[in-house]
Amino acid sequence: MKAKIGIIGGSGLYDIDGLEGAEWVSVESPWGAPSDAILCGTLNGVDMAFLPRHGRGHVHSPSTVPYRANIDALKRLGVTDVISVSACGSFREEMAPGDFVIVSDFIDRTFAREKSFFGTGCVAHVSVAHPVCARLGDACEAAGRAAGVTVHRGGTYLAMEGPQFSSMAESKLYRDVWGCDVIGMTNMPEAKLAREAELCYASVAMITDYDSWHPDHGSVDISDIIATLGANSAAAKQTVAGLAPRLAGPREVCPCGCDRALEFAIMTAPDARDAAMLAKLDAVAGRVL
Ligand SMILES: CSC[C@H]1O[C@H](OP(=O)(O)O)[C@H](O)[C@@H]1O
Ligand SMILES: Nc1ncnc2[nH]cnc12
Repeated sequence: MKAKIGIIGGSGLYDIDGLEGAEWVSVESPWGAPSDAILCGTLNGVDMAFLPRHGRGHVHSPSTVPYRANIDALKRLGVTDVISVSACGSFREEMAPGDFVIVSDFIDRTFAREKSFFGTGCVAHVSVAHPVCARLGDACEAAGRAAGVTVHRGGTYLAMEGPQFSSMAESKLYRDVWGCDVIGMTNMPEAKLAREAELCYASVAMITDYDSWHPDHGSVDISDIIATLGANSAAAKQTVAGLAPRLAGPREVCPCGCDRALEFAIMTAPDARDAAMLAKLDAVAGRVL
């Protein structure tokens, strides 16, 4: 199988450079409209599909990003590997603004979002014990370092609902008690949905601030975030470009098992499944239905 790389660009990343045959493609999904059209093309012979998570012009808030439609649309386009590039706050002194963290785990504190493709009529339970793909993480780490960025391999990302930033008490709780490393508002339920859709998923967290815990940095401030995002944008685009050669070549079965997540996950008996639900699941779960 050939790889097709899907990039979900977060705050400050609304397109990517250098795609050959670049074209914005509108994809229809039974899960609603995706955040935007998807920029498709090739980079070093590798098929790429770029989706701005908040839409061009930053239309969708973290709570209203159509996460299910986005993952479904990428799968419908034939994407095999999804890489998120996101802005985040840091809970660690050594993870400084401008650095990238290759996320290794999540704590999901979001509560106002649809979190599954499955439900009444077709129930499934996938494992997210290891929510990111180490194979994709390797490629992100190497591409980030080659772009000259300080890259930290591994870190727990606290996904909060937002859109307001955390209070100082919350910031200290996540840092001191829960041991989180970075905080953002969007990687959940995105990572869970990618797993349900049997897509490999990795997250490059671009640090923009120290949230609100750091005694020397005061409270997180959106104008500082925007300035850091602007300064990081070239490195982010270079990192994305560096993924193509690292993920080129035949796409083997994923050693982490991401692409077989649904193998034994569906609980609803075949004769009890809802036909309308199955129709919606054609792209996400067609392999096992
Ligand atoms: C612009 S600051 C807050 C906003 O930025 C991050 O978005 P994304 O993850 O899509 O880069 C963060 O999660 C918040 O949604
Ligand atoms: N401190 C922070 N909290 C939540 N999301 C963020 N995105 C960027 N910085 C953030």
